[in-house]
Amino acid sequence: MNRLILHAKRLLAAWTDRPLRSGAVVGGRYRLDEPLGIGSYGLTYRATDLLSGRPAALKQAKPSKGEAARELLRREAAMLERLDHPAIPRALSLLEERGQLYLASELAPGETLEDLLFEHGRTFTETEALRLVRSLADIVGHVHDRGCVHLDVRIPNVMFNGEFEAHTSAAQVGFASGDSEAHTSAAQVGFASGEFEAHTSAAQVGFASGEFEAHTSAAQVGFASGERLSLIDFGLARRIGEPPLAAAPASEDDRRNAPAEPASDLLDLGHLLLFLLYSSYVPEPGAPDRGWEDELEPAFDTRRLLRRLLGSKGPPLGGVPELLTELDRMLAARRAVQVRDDRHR
Ligand SMILES: Nc1ncnc2c1ncn2[C@@H]1O[C@H](COP(=O)(O)OP(=O)(O)OP(=O)(O)O)[C@@H](O)[C@H]1O
Repeated sequence: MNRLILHAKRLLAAWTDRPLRSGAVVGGRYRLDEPLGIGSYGLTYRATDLLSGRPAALKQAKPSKGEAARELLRREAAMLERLDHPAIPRALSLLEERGQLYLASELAPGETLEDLLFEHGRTFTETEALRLVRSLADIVGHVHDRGCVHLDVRIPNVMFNGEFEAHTSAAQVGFASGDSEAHTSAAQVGFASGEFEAHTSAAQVGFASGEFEAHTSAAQVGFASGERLSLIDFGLARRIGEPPLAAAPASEDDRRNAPAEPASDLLDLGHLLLFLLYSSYVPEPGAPDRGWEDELEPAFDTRRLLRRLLGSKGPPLGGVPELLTELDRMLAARRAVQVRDDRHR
């Protein structure tokens, strides 16, 4: 009997949460183009902002989750409002229509690192992986500087945009365009400049709710074309030290209950680095699991950094600034070796 009720409840939730039809216009402004995904608390669509003609991401609070989903969406909007970084999509509007709550934000171009690795079979060398994590750490550093933690820095939440082929090296898509340049400013890891012109400033598009303050135009920050990484999905983000949200049941998602400390994001960056390094690992058929240190055989400094990020050995990193210093040192050492090798060629 219980199973029957559960089944009926699931069916009802699936019906309640069915995506809106493509072509529908929300708030007189956002035309839905296609569903992008259904998360635990939201349905996200690729949309077109009819006011600007720009692409947008529109997230609808999942109807079956009621006020909890609405509360989380409001919080996500408030979180985005605190941030102002070219590699973080800006909130455009928080709007309500026919009892449904929606958050519109800029659409980050490209595809997720998850799709890049698993669908396109993109591989990363150790240096490329370190460069990418360096760029991402810059973005995460901004989140921390604003007193927040993302708490979900994972490959499905990092968008990568570049004209890559399945096995092109990162250098060709912009990560390596002269390392010193590539790693200087956080601004350089944002969208393609073309994308940004498209988004102009939030002030120009205006916020429906009037809750948001205008952000500086991303275009003002300046970009190196080719550097295209962005961090999305601030659905779990919290202020540093903030307790887990009451709206999210403790049992539902461990991440929602993670300590709201920068260390949580550093741990995620460590796991993300591992994912990137594993992209080049080809296991021996039938070989037993030997653990990442033996399987990947990373360089000494990479191994040391990973141990610190993952909290397995060595002093934990003090924060993103220390991570950036470490990565810069490691990348500089690799550049020096590269220069030396080039000379001897
Ligand atoms: N601003 C954005 N730009 C581009 N794509 C986005 C944006 N926001 C979300 N997406 C895409 O939409 C899909 C759904 O994202 P969303 O964050 O709503 O849910 P989720 O990550 O699937 O689930 P959960 O919220 O439970 O983690 C993802 O594939 C994501 O890549």
